[in-house]
Amino acid sequence: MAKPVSIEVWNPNGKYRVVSTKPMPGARWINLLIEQDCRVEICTQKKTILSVDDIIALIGDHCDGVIGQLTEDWGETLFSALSRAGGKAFSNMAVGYNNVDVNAANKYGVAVGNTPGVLTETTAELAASLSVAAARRIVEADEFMRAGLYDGWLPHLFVGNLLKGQTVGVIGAGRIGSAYARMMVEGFKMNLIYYDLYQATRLEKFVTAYGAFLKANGEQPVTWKRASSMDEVLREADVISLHPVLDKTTYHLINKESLATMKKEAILVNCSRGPVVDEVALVAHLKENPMFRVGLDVFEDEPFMKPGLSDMKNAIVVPHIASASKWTREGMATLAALNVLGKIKGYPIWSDPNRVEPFLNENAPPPAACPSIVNAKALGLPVSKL
Ligand SMILES: NC(=O)c1ccc[n+]([C@@H]2O[C@H](COP(=O)([O-])OP(=O)(O)OC[C@H]3O[C@@H](n4cnc5c(N)ncnc54)[C@H](O)[C@@H]3O)[C@@H](O)[C@H]2O)c1
Ligand SMILES: O=C(O)[C@H](O)CO
Repeated sequence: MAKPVSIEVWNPNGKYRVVSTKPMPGARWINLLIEQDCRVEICTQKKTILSVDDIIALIGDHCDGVIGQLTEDWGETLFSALSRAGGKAFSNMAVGYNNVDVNAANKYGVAVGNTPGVLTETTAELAASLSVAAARRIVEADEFMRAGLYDGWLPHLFVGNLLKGQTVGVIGAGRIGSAYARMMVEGFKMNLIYYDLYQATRLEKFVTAYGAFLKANGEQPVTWKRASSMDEVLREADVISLHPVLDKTTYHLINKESLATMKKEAILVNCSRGPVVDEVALVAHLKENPMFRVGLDVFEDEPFMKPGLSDMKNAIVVPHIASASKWTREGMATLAALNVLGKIKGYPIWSDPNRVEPFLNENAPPPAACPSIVNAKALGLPVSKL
């Protein structure tokens, strides 16, 4: 068994034992736990991805709750270990929880938390950055400069695409997809086409109102369309950004066939989860279509890239940093800690997991509720009246 050796302990005499599998940004999350009589143990082992055995060792014989990471495999083995140790709560420090077997958690009566909302704008901003960087070939141009190759302005040097007036396509227009769509529509005056299982009413209203505003000011109005199929988005959009959850319905949503449907000079951005894209098919497509560009924050076999991807000039790759702003990461840590704390203290579940601001206000104590528990219904947990 690979036993984690290095642990930092806060408030050693606290009544409840809460384990965090990683150090997390900020101090508020630690203080909030300590103030409520928790002993906080943080694994500081220099190993990026902890194994199931590592985490079993961390849980030990007695543990009330765990704050974990999206790189960890939270299935039957860990939930049974946590339950044996008396644990009631687990929270991912992430909104996506495809690394968690929620059915296994239900079986052991463990509440599973996530951290929606606090990362919406930060993640959308990275998707927008990748879109612009790909359209204007910023990374290629930067490498060219650093290599000392620039010897004067040229009419053809790093010519890219103008976004204004083009169509942005969003697949998965939930919190992040809608925020990204608004940025691209408002910032670059792009038209919108989106595909989601549900209607994005607020997004549609926003684009309608912005289009009317532009028209009233003598500018070309922007438009929106809800596509009836994903293929419609792939055929029509110039820039396509992926923002669905990862589940059985979205695994390899983008594959050889769907790539072939896209425009030859399209831009594809992925800030959702790696397996939404068949990365082998993507590498082949990038090779055959040099004008097709991608911006990727996530990869099918993280931390690895499929062979050939890193050689492609038409690919921008960054290491899963879409939510990496200071405010957001500190907020994610706070929400994850409050999910675990809330369950330990027997608090009810916050009624609207999208409205997390009251938990993030540094100047006031957080509400006595768990901000976001994804299996609240299955466990029959009471909902807060606040
Ligand atoms: N790269 C990062 O660092 C990063 C950061 C935050 C979130 N994410 C990922 O982004 C995902 C979305 O986050 P969110 O907060 O916007 O979630 P959300 O639940 O608000 O949005 C997801 C949307 O996907 C839609 N959807 C589900 N299945 C679909 C399908 N088959 N086709 C089309 N749409 C479908 C849903 O209806 C929903 O509107 C997370 O689950 C996570 O995996 C990644
Ligand atoms: O799902 C998430 O929250 C991200 O992947 C990390 O912020």
